[in-house]
Amino acid sequence: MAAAQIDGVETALAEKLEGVSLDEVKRILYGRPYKSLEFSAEATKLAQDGDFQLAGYIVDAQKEQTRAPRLVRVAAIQNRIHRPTTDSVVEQRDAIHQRVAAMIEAAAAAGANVVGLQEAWTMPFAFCTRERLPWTEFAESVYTGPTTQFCPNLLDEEKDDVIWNTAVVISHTGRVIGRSRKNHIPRVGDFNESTYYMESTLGHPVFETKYGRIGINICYGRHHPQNWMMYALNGAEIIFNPSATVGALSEPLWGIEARNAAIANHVFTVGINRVGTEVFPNEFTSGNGQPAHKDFGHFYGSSYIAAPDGSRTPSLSRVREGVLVAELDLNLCRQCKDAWGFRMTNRLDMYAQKLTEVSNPDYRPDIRREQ
Ligand SMILES: NC(=O)NCCC(=O)O
Repeated sequence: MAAAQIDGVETALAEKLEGVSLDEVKRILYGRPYKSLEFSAEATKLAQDGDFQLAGYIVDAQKEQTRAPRLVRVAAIQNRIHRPTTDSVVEQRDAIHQRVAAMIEAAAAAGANVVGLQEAWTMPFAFCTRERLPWTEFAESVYTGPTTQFCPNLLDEEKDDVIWNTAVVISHTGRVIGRSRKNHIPRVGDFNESTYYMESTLGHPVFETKYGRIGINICYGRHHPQNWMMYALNGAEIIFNPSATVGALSEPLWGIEARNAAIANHVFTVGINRVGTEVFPNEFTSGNGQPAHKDFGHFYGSSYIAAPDGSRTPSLSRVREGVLVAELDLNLCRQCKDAWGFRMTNRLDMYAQKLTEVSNPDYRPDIRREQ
């Protein structure tokens, strides 16, 4: 039987602490406190009727003399699957489309300008099974598939029948601006994704939108600091990290990696993880000597947004679906760049030369020993 899940760190802290102690613990863990966003009655009702969490924060910046604030409302949506994995592919996908449509509507009613969804959000995360069918049938064309007709981020089946893990960026005009693919494919635990799709050939594209420049670092790419860095060097101001990851593997890392990337690269980062436990029809093993099983473990949600000054929002729930909305002042990116200067001091030329040497298979690590 699956272990009981707590709702989250914030809920647990609020149950045990109060007053100044609670405020101080939150400040130490999350940085400066944010004001809450006031939601319209419509947004609140949509969340209540739909039984999903709606949380919102204001991440402001210092007022400047020559530049107006660049305010943008970003939403992160975490969802679970809505039909058993034994239902047909179309039934499963349609049920998620319907659910996420209601959540996007709530985000829009909360004033969101940009909405980000989780990795492979239209399907169960079936890559643990190593089975081809029916799971590969969830792959769709970026430009003509049923999900792009509906909205972004899916598996992308392209010419030559190569499958990629793709996020699609759709502008406020409703047109596809472009796509970004997963650069780093996991080979850890039950994440047998290399069985299903290939490493990106697109590099680190950044998308100029009406609401800021956006990059997408898909899931396992968050463990690679240079992946975040390349999106930032290409001009991203907000980097989304659509993910699917489980508690036993990565939960202690989750709050650190996207947040550190925000600090190191003077950008906002948006970590989005699916929620719930997904059970598959056939047993699979994890290659670790443990008994065969039918579920992947608990996807712990906990989506959050981190700011370049190191502060971050509280997480969404570990167990409920939710919409997180944050009003960001993008001027904070420039302010942190000016204050900390990581871009000025990062010595890229030195690392470029060294990385070229290290990427040679004959490279020998530069370790000095006592003679
Ligand atoms: N979806 C995915 O890449 N998961 C890998 C596990 C992790 O990075 O936490």
